[in-house]
Amino acid sequence: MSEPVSELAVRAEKLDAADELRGSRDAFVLDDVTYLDGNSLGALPAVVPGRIEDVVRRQWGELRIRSWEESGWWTAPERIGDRIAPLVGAAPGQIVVGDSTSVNVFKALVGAVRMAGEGRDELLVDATTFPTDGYIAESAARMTGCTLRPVAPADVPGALGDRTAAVLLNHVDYRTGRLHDLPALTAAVHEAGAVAVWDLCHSAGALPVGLDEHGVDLAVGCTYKYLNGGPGSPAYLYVRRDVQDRFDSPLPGWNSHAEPFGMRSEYEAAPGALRGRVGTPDILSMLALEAALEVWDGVSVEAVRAKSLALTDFFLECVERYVPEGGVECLTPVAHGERGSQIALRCHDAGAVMKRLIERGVVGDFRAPDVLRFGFTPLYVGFADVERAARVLAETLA
Ligand SMILES: Cc1ncc(COP(=O)(O)O)c(C=O)c1O
Ligand SMILES: Nc1c(O)cccc1C(=O)C[C@H](N)C(=O)O
Repeated sequence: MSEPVSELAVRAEKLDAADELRGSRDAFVLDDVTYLDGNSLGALPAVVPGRIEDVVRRQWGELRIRSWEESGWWTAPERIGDRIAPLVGAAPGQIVVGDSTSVNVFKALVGAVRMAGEGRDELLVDATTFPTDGYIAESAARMTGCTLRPVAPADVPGALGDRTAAVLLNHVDYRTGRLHDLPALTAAVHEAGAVAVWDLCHSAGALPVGLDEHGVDLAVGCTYKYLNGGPGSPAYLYVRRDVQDRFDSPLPGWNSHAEPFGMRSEYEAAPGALRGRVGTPDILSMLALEAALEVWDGVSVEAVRAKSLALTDFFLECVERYVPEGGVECLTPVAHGERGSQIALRCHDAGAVMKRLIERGVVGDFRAPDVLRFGFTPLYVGFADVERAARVLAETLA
């Protein structure tokens, strides 16, 4: 603790005053807690409770069955998909919202193997992946007769071959916060003639993704982290326009039928991204998400990314100045091009340390065995939060 506390606190105040996104915080329900866990569950946007009240009391309570049409319930998955699209660099008509990320990983992976065609019987999966993706990849491989190979993202180019059907990668590592090189890895996958599937859970809403620009084939992501959709809010599936005709969903429910109300016994897939739908959408969660996405009106992902990097840079600086040497080890890359919107610090007895931090009003989370995670959601986290978090961390470790 070589510097006086106030110097960084004064800088934080100046940075907050100059922050063009500072007004966005008012769009959320927040208290005095320093909330650095938006990479697990985003905070509540203030517009949501009123909207849900209307959906329940008027749309459901009064309009009842008419709401499927009159309140736009039936088309909500594609409408909300189009609202998410610009946040991940996609043109309209390529994203449907629904189901969990886990279920969409399944649809995307089996769909990818079916798309890859004859003679390709190997599936590569990010060896450092969030567990659910790995479990589902293992099952998808078994079901499609593929061999599953876990590979670290950086080693993917060397592992690709003419038998590779598809590759499942995470854009940002959930544990370390490392940002993987989506453009280069997607290009390498395509060079090998395989299908690229990305999990955007930890990047969508935190940084530009550029799905269309980089030619990603299929992508999935959750909406309860940086998109603030609420606990268990529905996930989404992106199917690039020019592969949509070849997307053969392993879960062809009636909602993805070309003529759902024709009640035909033969399945015929709907055109476009709609074929990613399955069954009746979870309307209450879905419309909570739709309301939550209004906080993005007039906000650019580029501005969010710039603030995210400034927040994480400042956090690293505060930690370095406040925490005695050797107290923590940073697992997140320092290079901007390799950093998502979280900082992961390894330390002794991390579970107990995070418990004490939470008791003192600094909420991050603990990931076994020894990682403290701090997520920075630029729409509602400010520089004073960052300074406070690092200061309380230092006091907690002392
Ligand atoms: C990268 C990643 N994929 C998938 C999931 C989980 O998906 P689901 O919403 O199906 O639980 C998470 C977090 O829960 C995640 O971090
Ligand atoms: N989805 C979660 C849940 O239902 C309960 C607790 C945490 C979560 C998470 O989202 C965890 C998160 N994906 C992670 O990166 O660890």
